[in-house]
Amino acid sequence: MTHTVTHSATGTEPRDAAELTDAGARAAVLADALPWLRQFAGALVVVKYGGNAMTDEQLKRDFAADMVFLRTVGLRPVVVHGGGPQISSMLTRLGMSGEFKGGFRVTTPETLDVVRMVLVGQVGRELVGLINQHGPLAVGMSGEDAGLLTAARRTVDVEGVATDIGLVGDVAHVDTTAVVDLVDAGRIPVIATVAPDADGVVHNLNADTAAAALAVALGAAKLVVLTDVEGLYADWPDRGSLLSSISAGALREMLPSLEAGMVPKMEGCLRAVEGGVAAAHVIDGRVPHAVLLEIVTTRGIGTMVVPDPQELLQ
Ligand SMILES: Nc1ncnc2c1ncn2[C@@H]1O[C@H](COP(=O)(O)OP(=O)(O)O)[C@@H](O)[C@H]1O
Ligand SMILES: CC(=O)N[C@@H](CCC(=O)OP(=O)(O)O)C(=O)O
Repeated sequence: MTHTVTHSATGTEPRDAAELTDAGARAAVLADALPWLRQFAGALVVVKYGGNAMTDEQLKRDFAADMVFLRTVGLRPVVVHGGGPQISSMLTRLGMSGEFKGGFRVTTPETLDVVRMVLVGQVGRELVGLINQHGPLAVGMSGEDAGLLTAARRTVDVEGVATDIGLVGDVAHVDTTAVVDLVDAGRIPVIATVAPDADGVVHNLNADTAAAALAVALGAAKLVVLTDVEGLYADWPDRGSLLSSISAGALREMLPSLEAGMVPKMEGCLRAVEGGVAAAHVIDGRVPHAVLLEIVTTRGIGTMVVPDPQELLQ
């Protein structure tokens, strides 16, 4: 095979055509990003990083770099993290049992201590550390800080019966002041989803639920949810039934038929678009740089939830 030899920008190393093709492809990716970077310049984006998408160390590093990338090119990312699998493994290490009902963890006061320790002290700290390897950008906080989230104890639907599952909350109130202050100062808030109720009793909040409430309260342009599947399947587990987009109305109808983990996730996406967020995306966090693919490329990935047409007209 013959290669056309040319010279690098420094004029020192010879380059061949294959290298130039590669460089061309990279330049094309950058050029492709331009309209999206313009569209989302200054936009606040809530990114929910699920515990199931945190399996691999390199993936976590890539995620952290992506948040720094978004912030560097002028978006305003706010990270809300989960940590369900990490909580479960700590409960196992401590010899404690764990149980989920309707997609939510049954939370006794003893379980809550572990949830809080793992989310705030372990998962949140690790993400803050990874982002801050790029500079002093990330600030970790939980719903307990500066009155960010107020919880209200909730029941969950178990086979049509509203069931109490302990110290599990929904979001009753969001005070965005501290997050807005941080974002305006150029920081990246990294939020763990435990929060006190009106009496100061700390509750465990599902991270999808909390991310959606934050996206609405912050007037986010997008909610992006990273998980461990390609997106929402109409007919799970039929891999041919992946939905690239779904309207709020169609999702509302589908919700009762969804299984466990997908319930809070899709309920959150629905609440977000009903609350004025223009789009909520469920994407595969196992794909390196999934967030960048979604936000700054033409490709877009996963499932996009969009408001009903009449909501757009209001
Ligand atoms: N209709 C569906 N579409 C996609 N995934 C589904 C569906 N129904 C159930 N699932 C399951 O939901 C899981 C995602 O929820 P969950 O495990 O709670 O994720 P995370 O930790 O990211 O919040 C998927 O891995 C899949 O096994
Ligand atoms: C009430 C409830 O279920 N809380 C979740 C909070 C963490 C979470 O949501 O983590 P993922 O996003 O990784 O699933 C839990 O205890 O597992």
